[in-house]
Amino acid sequence: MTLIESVSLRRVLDSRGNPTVEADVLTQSGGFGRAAAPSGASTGEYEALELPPMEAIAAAREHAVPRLEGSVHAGNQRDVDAALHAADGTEDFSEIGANSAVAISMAASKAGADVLGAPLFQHLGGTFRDADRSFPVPLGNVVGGGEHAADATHIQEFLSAPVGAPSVAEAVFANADVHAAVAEILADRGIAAAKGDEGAWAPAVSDAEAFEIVDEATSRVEDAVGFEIRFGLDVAASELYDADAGVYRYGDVERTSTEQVEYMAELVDEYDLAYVEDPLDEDDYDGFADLTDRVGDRTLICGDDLFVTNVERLSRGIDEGAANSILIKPNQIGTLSDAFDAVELAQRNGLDAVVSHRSGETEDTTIAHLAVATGASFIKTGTVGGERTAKLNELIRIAEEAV
Ligand SMILES: O=C(O)[C@@H](CO)OP(=O)(O)O
Ligand SMILES: [Mg+2]
Repeated sequence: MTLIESVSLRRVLDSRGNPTVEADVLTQSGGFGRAAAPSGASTGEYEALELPPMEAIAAAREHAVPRLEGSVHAGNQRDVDAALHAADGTEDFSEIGANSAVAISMAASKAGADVLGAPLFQHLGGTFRDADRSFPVPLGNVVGGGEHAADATHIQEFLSAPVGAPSVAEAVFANADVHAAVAEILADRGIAAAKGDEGAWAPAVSDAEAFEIVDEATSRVEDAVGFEIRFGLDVAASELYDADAGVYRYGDVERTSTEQVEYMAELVDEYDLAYVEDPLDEDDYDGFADLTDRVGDRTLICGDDLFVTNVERLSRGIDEGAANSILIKPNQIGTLSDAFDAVELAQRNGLDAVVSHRSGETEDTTIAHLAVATGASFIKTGTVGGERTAKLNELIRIAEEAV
C-alpha cells in the first residue's frame, strides 16, 4: 500500500535565506509526504555531511531515487533509510548529502503516515507509544550570540526552560513571555538589540550581563504564571575552543579545560541551571565526564557536537559517563532510523533525549512529532519566528490529539 511511486527533490529557501533541499514522496496509493532539510551554523566536526543543495539533489536523483521508486514502502522507515545508506555507500552521507538523505527520510515517514491515516507522531511512535508519558518541555532561546549573531554573547544560547508548566501550550507561551520580558529589560537598560538566527535577542552585552537579564526575565514570568521556569545554556564550546593553545576564548578572557569545568559548575549552582549543552569541546570526553560527575545530579549535561546523534560517539560517552543527555538532530546523522537508534540507546542507558532544530530552519514540523514519538524530555526549537513557531504550534496541536 505504501510502495513509493515517486520521489522529487527541489531547492527551497531556509530561514537564513540559504537554499536547502526539499523532498516530496508519493506512494502508489496516493499517500504524500513533504519535508525539508534544516542546516546548522555551529556544526559539529563529526556530523554527516551537508552538500551544496544542487549537488545533493543531483546525487540523490542519480543514486537514491532509483532505489526507492517502485521498490521500497514508505511505511517501512527502516527500509527507506537502509536504501538511502545503500545508495550513498559512505559513513557520512558525503555521496548524496545528509541534506538530501534527511529530507527524503522525513518525507517518506510523512507519506507512510498519510497512507495509514495516522498522525506522524503516532506512526513514528507506534501503537504502543506510552501516551501517559509527559510531553517534551520546550527550551526557548531568548538571548544568544556565538555563531548565530555577531557582536553578542560568547555563549551561543540562553534557553528559557519552563519545567513546571502544566501543559505544553502554557510552556510555549511562557517562553514567548520570557522573550518579551528580555526585550523590556533591555529597553529599561537602554540596550538596543537585533535578533540572531534563531530569533533570540542578540544584544552587545557581556555574558555576565546576559545571565542577569535572563535570570530576571525568567523570575518575572515565573511570578506571573505561577509555575517553575528555570533556564539553561547551549555554550557551543567547540566554537570557543582554540585547540592549538588548549584554551577556551571568551573575547580577551581565556580558560583552560579545568577552568572551563569549574566555570560551568559555578554557573549551574549560581543560576540553578536546568540544562547545559556542549559545555566543553567536542573532543573533550574527559571534561564532560568531570562536569557530569560534579553537577549531573542537578542539571542536564547535554552532548550536541560531542555526540552528533551518532550511536558510536554516544556509546563511548555512555562508557565514560560523559553526559546525562543527548541532543537529537536528524540531519546530523542523515536518517530518522539513525536518530531513533540514538534516542533508544540513550534512554536505555538512563540518558535524556532532547530533540532539536537547527539555526537554519524551514516550516517543516517533523521534529515536533519526533519529540513526542520518542518521549523526549525536551525539545529545543526556538521561541518566536515563523520557522520556530511552526514546530511549537504543531506541538500544541499534537497535545490536543494525543490525549
Ligand atoms: O548548536 C545548536 O544546538 C544548534 C541549534 O540551536 O545550532 P546550529 O544549528 O547552528 O548547529
Ligand atoms: Mg548546540
